[in-house]
Order: sequence, then structure tokens, then C-alpha cells
Amino acid sequence: MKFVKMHGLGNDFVFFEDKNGSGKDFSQLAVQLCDRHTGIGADGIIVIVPSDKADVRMRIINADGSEAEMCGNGIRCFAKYVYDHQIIDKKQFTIETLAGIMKPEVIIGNDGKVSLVTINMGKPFTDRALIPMNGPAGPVVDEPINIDGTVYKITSLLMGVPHTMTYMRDVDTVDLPVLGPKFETNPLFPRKTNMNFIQVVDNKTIKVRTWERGAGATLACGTGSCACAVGSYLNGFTGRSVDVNLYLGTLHIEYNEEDGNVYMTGPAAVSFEGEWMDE
Ligand SMILES: N[C@@H](CCC[C@H](N)C(=O)O)C(=O)O
Repeated sequence: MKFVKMHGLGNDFVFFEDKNGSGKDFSQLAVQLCDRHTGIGADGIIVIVPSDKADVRMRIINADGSEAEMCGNGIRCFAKYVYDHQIIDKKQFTIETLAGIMKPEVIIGNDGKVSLVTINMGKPFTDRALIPMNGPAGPVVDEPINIDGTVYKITSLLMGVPHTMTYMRDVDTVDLPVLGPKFETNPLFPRKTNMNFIQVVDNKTIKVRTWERGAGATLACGTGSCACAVGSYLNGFTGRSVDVNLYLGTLHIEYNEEDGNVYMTGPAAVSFEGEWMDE
């Protein structure tokens, strides 16, 4: 099976095509491929599938084998993959995901290939009454949660996938592998949650560290960056236009006042290509 290893600011994925749209359960394969010692190593796998609702369809399966509804860094890489491989021949197109239809616009670099992608990520679900449509994601703004005797004020919203956030003075002090899973699997979140720790730098800039549902600590999270930008606006810490500083760079997020959609702009890159020999 031919694959391409790609990443968005270090959030990395194994890409391959399922040209017939087999609808297969790729859980086991995802666990195998994502293993950083015995596999290719990645935070998830992304499958390119034909669509009858959009120009093309994306499936994202986390490193633990769970299928997610959406992936922000993954979808920028996906847009690069389908444009650079000439599966799509226009700069603006549509991608079907389990969280709805997303609309990317690709920006071409000096090498003639996609270097940056802006995605219209749609509207965040911040209304508690709407969230149960996709399964409850948790409370909305500023609720207290007790983790091992410490009370954290959290904000939760659905940005394709469930996200929760809390604010810290210095996010580099957070022990992600210890604290992350305690939020992810807290009974308050029946579908689990991605957990984001935010440091407000100024009213246009935040720094974010994320523990992902099904993938653990990652170097960046696209839907998480969008959720944190929206949450920071709703909590009054920033305006609608926010730079999100991550370990390897920055994503620009715009929570548009006119249409209520969230626009994410950032890079997408290829690491290497290869062939996985099935046992
Ligand atoms: N890394 C992603 C999110 C991938 C899905 C997530 N782990 C989940 O299960 O909700 C991103 O960039 O958005």
C-alpha cells in the first residue's frame, strides 16, 4: 500500500487512498501504522475517499483506532494532497467529513505546490442546546471542574470535534500526559474531549498546548486552535482575529463576524512517501 507521510505544524498523519470508498474499518491499521516504534509513526491516518456530496471525502482515524469527525491540521494536508496529486484541479473546493462539508482554498508556493491552506471550518457549536445533536460535548463557558482537588474553570465547544479549554499563566508548565487524560476521560464528557491549555499573550495572540482525544499530546491541533480562538473571544480575552502559537509555528484564526464561520490559515507539508508491506 502506497502512502504519503504529511504534517501540519508537526501534527502528523499517514495518507493513503481508498479509491473505491470501501467504507472499511481502518481502526486496526491505524493503530499499526501510527506506532512510532514498529509502524510508520503518526498521530493518525487519513484516507482519501470519493464523495457524492462534495468534491472529495476525508476520513480521519486517530492513533488509538477511533474515527474522528474532523481534523484541522489533517484537512489542510488533505487539501494539499488532493491538489498536488491532481485529484482536484481547482483552488477552492469542498471536502466531506463526518462534521459536515469543509471548504478549503489552497495557496500555491514557488515550487508550484500547495504551501498554505485556508479552510472555512464552519460554525462552532457553542449553544448547549445544539451540542447534543452530535452528542453532548460538555458545558459551554466558564464551568468549574475538579481534577485531583484542583478546580479548573473550563470552556467547552464543538468545533467539528469536542474541545475543552482552560487558561494558564505559563502553558509550558503543564504536565500534558498526566493532566490531559484526566480531562479527556472525565465523565462530564460522554464522547471524551480534546483538552487545550491556553496562555493569553495579548488580545491578538494566544499560546496553546493540546492533549488530543485518541492521540495524546500532539505538537499542534487545528480544530483545537480554532476552538481556543473562539473560546478566547467568547471569554473576552481576545478579538475575533487571533494568532495561535504552537510548538513549531503559528496558525491564524479568524472568527468571522459577518457569516459566523471560523477560518483557519496555516501550512501543510510532505515529510516522505513510502510503501507499507502488508503482513
Ligand atoms: N489533530 C486534529 C484533531 C484530530 C481528532 C481528535 N484527536 C479527536 O478525536 O477529536 C486537528 O488538527 O484538529
